[in-house]
Amino acid sequence: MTDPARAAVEDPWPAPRAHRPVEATVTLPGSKSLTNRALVLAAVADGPSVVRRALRSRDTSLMAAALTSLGAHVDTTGEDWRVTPGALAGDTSVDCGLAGTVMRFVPPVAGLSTGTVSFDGDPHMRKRPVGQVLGALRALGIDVAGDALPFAVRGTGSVPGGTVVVDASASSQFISALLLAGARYERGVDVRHEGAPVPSLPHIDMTVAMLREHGVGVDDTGPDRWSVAPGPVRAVNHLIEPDLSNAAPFLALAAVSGGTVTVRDWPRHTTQAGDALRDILAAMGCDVSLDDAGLTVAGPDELHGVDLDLHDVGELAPAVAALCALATTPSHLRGIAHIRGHETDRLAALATELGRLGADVTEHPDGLELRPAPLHGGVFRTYADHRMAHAGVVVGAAVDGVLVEDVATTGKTFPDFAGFWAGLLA
Ligand SMILES: O=C(O)C1=C[C@@H](OP(=O)(O)O)[C@@H](O)[C@H](O)C1
Ligand SMILES: C=C(OP(=O)(O)O)C(=O)O
Repeated sequence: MTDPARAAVEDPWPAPRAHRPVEATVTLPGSKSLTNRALVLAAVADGPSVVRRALRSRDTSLMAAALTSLGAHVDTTGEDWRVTPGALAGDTSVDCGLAGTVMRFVPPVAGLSTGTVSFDGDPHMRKRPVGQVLGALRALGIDVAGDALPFAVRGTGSVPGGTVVVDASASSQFISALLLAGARYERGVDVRHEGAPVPSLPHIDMTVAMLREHGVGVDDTGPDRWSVAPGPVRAVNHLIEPDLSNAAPFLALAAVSGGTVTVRDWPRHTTQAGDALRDILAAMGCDVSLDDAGLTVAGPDELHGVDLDLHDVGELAPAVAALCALATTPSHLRGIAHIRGHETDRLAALATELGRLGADVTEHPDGLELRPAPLHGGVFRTYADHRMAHAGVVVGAAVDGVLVEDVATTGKTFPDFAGFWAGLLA
């Protein structure tokens, strides 16, 4: 599927400079993680529902298309997406693009269908890990051919379910995937993790919280163990919060320009991992406040480096690394070996591309060290990774002559990111 959210922009894109402190209040598009969970739950629910203020981007369009091809109907014409569950028929194909949530969350739903569902995606998607999910689905009684993309799930209309052990040290999405459809399996699902610590735990908490909103019984009291009771998934309307992880470059703009940026509708309580930006930016010297206007970040005179374990919030690493490259003291970002399996090997990509612009970076197996160094212009390559583009534009706001390659790749989770960004710096 071509990318409808891919805006036509100059490539490489001259990242606009912030020549003065940026003062802005922004309304950001909805959360990818919340939208794609809401769509999956709506598709396996016991009646129609509405996903209000759904994110319209490549990842969510691919999810809507996948669920529609399985037999649910997702009407994406308005701002509020209407989902009507239907008989899950199978004998179809699913394009995962580069969306981890589509490649991991849809196969457990396909197991409930009555036909063969073939999965494939972008070239790099064939390298992203999914074997643990597919092995778990086999153990739960589903016929699955393959251990990586392309693979096929052959549904028989019902899934025995039961107990399964997975190693989710490469991605929290392995656990979320098994939980989201698990209530529809005959014996539910009881998932245990065995291996190095699971990354991105807030994302599993988000899955559990949303399942409970749908009336599903989930026991997550034991360490590394999650049990979903069999039963109906109640149809529930969701209102999607703004994507707090995608707020990172906008808040970073305040940090690097010494300006003030407010993100409207920042929730007081949220399951989104991106909420950690409040503490991260405060640790870097920003003034951070949350009130009825939203989350406001005021940049400091001098940005401090940080020593942070980002294991729970790895998706923030690219924007944070860009800030660290511009900081006046050294930084160490740790605990993020798993982001080598994201849209690209993000540790290698960040070390290479920040390094090409003059940053003093050391790549470690599980993180990055950055020391203060004068940066200069040049082409910042993005490897089809929306968050690499975010890192590039943040550096470009502070450094003359940064050209961001394929900035349109941001359409994965943000429609017309470049236009929106340029508007703030005009
Ligand atoms: O479940 C989700 O919505 C996500 C989980 C995380 O994945 P990993 O656990 O693979 O880091 C996160 O990085 C990704 O952007 C979204
Ligand atoms: C890791 C990410 O995406 P995905 O959902 O494709 O895993 C991300 O958005 O940072």
